[in-house]
Formats: sequence, structure tokens, C-alpha cells
Amino acid sequence: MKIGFIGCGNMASAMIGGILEKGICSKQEIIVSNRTVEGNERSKKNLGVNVTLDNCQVVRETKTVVLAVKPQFYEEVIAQVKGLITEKHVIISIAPGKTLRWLEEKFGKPVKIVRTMPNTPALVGEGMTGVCANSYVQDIEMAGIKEILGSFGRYEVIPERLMDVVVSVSGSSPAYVFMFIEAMADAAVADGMPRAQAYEFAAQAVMGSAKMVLETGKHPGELKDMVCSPGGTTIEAVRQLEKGGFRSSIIEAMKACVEVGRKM
Ligand SMILES: NC(=O)C1=CN([C@@H]2O[C@H](COP(=O)(O)OP(=O)(O)OC[C@H]3O[C@@H](n4cnc5c(N)ncnc54)[C@H](O)[C@@H]3O)[C@@H](O)[C@H]2O)C=CC1
Ligand SMILES: O=C(O)[C@@H]1CCC=N1
Repeated sequence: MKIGFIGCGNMASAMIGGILEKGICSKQEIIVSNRTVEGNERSKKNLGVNVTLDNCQVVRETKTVVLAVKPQFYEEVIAQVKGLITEKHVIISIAPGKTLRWLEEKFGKPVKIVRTMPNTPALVGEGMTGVCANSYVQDIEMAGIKEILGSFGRYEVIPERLMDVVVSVSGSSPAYVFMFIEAMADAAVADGMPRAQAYEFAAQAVMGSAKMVLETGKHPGELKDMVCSPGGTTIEAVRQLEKGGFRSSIIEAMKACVEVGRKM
């Protein structure tokens, strides 16, 4: 399988890292385009893939093309390459806010489009991707796309109306989780733990807790209660978090995230 990426920044690099790790395709079977020579040098050095400055070359050489530029450049890039898109191509969008309908309109002809929302943990094979497709994408093609998405983590086929929610709950959420880990480590450092050790303790606690949610099937509240001993340390921390509006702060942040995505 050959895969092309138009734009190779943070998200494309994470996806390619996962794809190469799982051996879905080799470095020689991936081609990426960047806007600058420096970008291409970075992609070549970090990922070892083929590089070009010509977005059209990506479309000519591959049938599976990921549009991995920022949303504001989608229109410009689609205008550049649309003349080269055939019925054999499958276009994968990873941008928030760009609906299948919007994408179809910009291509201006029947084009197979898969809309996804991945996240950067793809880099370590622990990504989470929401995915939906337009009616031109056949089952066999969707199976190939699922294989790619599955190579760097989990994926769920979802109705398109939920895609903006996926942006906030998994596309953007690694940023909030990293802030949480950083804040926990800051507190541990404040109480005397060396910084590197603090990151390890905090990150492993987050990973283990996430695994418990995914693997036990228990309600997160029940898992929380299992940690809170009567009159103990944890319930005091929980009390302080509630006082600081912990849950509400996350909910409001995510609602803002969804709103911005919807307007893109
Ligand atoms: N960073 C993240 O965590 C996530 C990002 N996304 C989406 O992925 C897309 C890419 O985002 P990032 O990788 O974070 O951005 P980025 O800025 O790291 O990478 C974008 C890349 O596109 C290249 N580029 C810009 N204009 C170009 C053009 N005309 N032709 C070819 N290459 C061009 C740039 O050189 C850059 O390397 C965006 O649509 C973003 O919303 C989706 C999920 C998560
Ligand atoms: O911040 C952004 O717009 C992109 C979309 C999801 C994660 N990063």
C-alpha cells in the first residue's frame, strides 16, 4: 500500500510513526509534501520517507492521500490537486470543521472522501480516531482505511454529526491531559520529588487509570470511589478539585473547543 501526505507536521508525523511501527507500509511507500525545503529535510531526517515540494506529485504517486495541512489551507490545496483526482483515489481529511459536504463541494466532482479526526498519541500506537466516509467510498476501500487507522491506535466509525465532539474529546484532549500531567508533576516537584521522576509517576498514573476505564468496564465514578478511603488523603484532594471547579472547567473548555471546530 502506498500512502501520501500533503503536509507533514505534527499530526502527519504521528500517523506515519504509527504506520511505520506496525509495518503497514515501508518508508519507501510513503511520500509527503511540505511547503518548504526545511520541512522536507525534517520529514526525511525524522521519518525517512520520500519527500517533495510538489503536492501534485503526492496525488500522482499514491491513491490514498491524507490532507494533513491546517484547515485554513485546505481550500488552496484542494484547488491545486483536484484535477488529478481519479475514481481510484481515496482522500482522507484530518481537519476539524471541514464537513464531507464542504469537501465534496471544493473538489467539485464525485470524489471518495473519508473524514477522520485522529490525535497525536498515534505516534506511540495509542491514537484514537473518529471516522466517517461519503457514499462513494466502497467497503473494500474503507477496510483499507481502517487498517491504516488501526495501525496507530483505536478507531470508531461514527455519524458525521459527532465529529466536532470527537475533536474535543480526543483530537484536542491530549493537550489537556498533558497539562494535567504537568500540573501534577509541578505539585510533586513542589513537594520535593525530582522533575523526571515526577513526570514518570504522573504519566504512569494517568495511563494506568485510562487502562482501567477501558479494560474493567467499570464506571469512572466507581473507580474513583475505590481510591477514596474514608477520612483519607484522596477524598481531601477530590474536595479541593471540586472547590476549584475541576469538572466544570473541563466541560466548559470542551464546549468551547466544539464551538470553535464547528465554525472552521
Ligand atoms: N496536531 C494535532 O494534535 C491534530 C491536528 N489535526 C489536524 O491535522 C492537520 C495538520 O495539523 P498539524 O500537523 O498539527 O499542523 P502542522 O502545522 O504541524 O503541520 C502542517 C504541515 O503542513 C505543511 N503545509 C502547509 N501548507 C502547505 C501546502 N500548501 N502544501 C503542502 N504542505 C503544506 C507545513 O509545512 C506543515 O509541515 C490540521 O488540519 C489539524 O487541525 C487533527 C487532529 C489532531
Ligand atoms: O487544535 C487544533 O485545531 C487541532 C484539531 C485537533 C487537535 N488539534
